[in-house]
Amino acid sequence: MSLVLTCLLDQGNLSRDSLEVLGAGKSIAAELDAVLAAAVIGAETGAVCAAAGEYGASKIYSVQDAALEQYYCEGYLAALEAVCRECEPAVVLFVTNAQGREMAPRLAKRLGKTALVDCLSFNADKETGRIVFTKPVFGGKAMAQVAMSDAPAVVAMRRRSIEPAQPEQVAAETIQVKPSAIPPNPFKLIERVEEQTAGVRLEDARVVVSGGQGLGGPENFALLEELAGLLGGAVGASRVAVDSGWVSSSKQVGQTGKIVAPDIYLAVGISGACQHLAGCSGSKVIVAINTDPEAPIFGAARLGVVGDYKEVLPPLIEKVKEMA
Ligand SMILES: Cc1cc2nc3c(=O)[nH]c(=O)nc-3n(C[C@H](O)[C@H](O)[C@H](O)COP(=O)(O)OP(=O)(O)OC[C@H]3O[C@@H](n4cnc5c(N)ncnc54)[C@H](O)[C@@H]3O)c2cc1C
Repeated sequence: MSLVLTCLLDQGNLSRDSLEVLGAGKSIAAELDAVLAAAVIGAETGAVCAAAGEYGASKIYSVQDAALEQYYCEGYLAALEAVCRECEPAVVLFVTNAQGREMAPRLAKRLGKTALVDCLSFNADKETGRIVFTKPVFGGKAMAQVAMSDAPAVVAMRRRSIEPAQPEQVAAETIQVKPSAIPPNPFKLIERVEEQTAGVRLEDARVVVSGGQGLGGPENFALLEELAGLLGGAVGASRVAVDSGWVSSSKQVGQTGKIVAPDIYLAVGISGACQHLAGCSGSKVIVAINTDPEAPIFGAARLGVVGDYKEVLPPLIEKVKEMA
């Protein structure tokens, strides 16, 4: 029976990213009648192995070594390569976070395969065993559908584009894998600094309210903050708004900013340049407010209002308050 290997790179607790990898792996394994497996790497893997079993992984490949206490690419790659050679998976899954971006192509190269990163969805065909992945290309202007003919398909799914796995305890078997050599960690972790954000993080938000040059100034982001707060969401921005010094660069969405995939992405006074769409085209629904009916953002939006945001947002905020 074929095997779908999810790569869980956490120490201690399963992160939301790992739950999404497991969620994707579970759907693919169900479609293909395959075994859902997990690779767990660290100095002490017991807790993550147990958690993987509680979320549906029935085969857990653990690589435990003191050198692997902190993530570093070369060491984790050696561990994952050993797991792949041991279990010969049909699919290896990551999430497109910093580690997934770093590891997926390198792992594929070591296995003599190709990696596919930033996929938004997939379609598995039980009959043929073929999985077709959908991913944005040309800066989000088009979607490509790609089927990998060679096993394993090494794939990274875009963060927040996949529903996280729900708890489902299965009888899990844990297999200890010993790589022939793990290169030493050349890095020393001196300090870990968590980004301080009031409210929901942009990357985690189910609703993102983003503003662009059309807002006309930093003071007008207050309306976006208010709406985002009411909806339990976060505020994002175009690069022009960031470059103008209106908001911090941590809010930038796009090719050179953050990639988000919320349920609702509200683009206010944003033209919809391909570099901006590259960061939000994975959103489930894009809503645009723009005075220019020809603005490219309307080509990407499911819902659009042609109008001045100063007239559109206040009544929208009042309506949301009424419904709260
Ligand atoms: C290499 C490279 C990387 C880049 N990376 C990024 C990136 O990561 N993210 C990013 O965003 N951009 C990026 N850009 C810049 C990108 O090309 C655009 O210049 C930028 O996205 C435009 O920002 P904007 O939509 O806010 O401004 P504009 O294009 O100026 O659009 C403003 C919009 O506001 C509308 N408007 C005006 N007044 C109102 C009003 N009162 N009410 C409603 N609407 C109004 C206008 O009709 C217009 O459509 C990059 C560019 C390059 C070359």
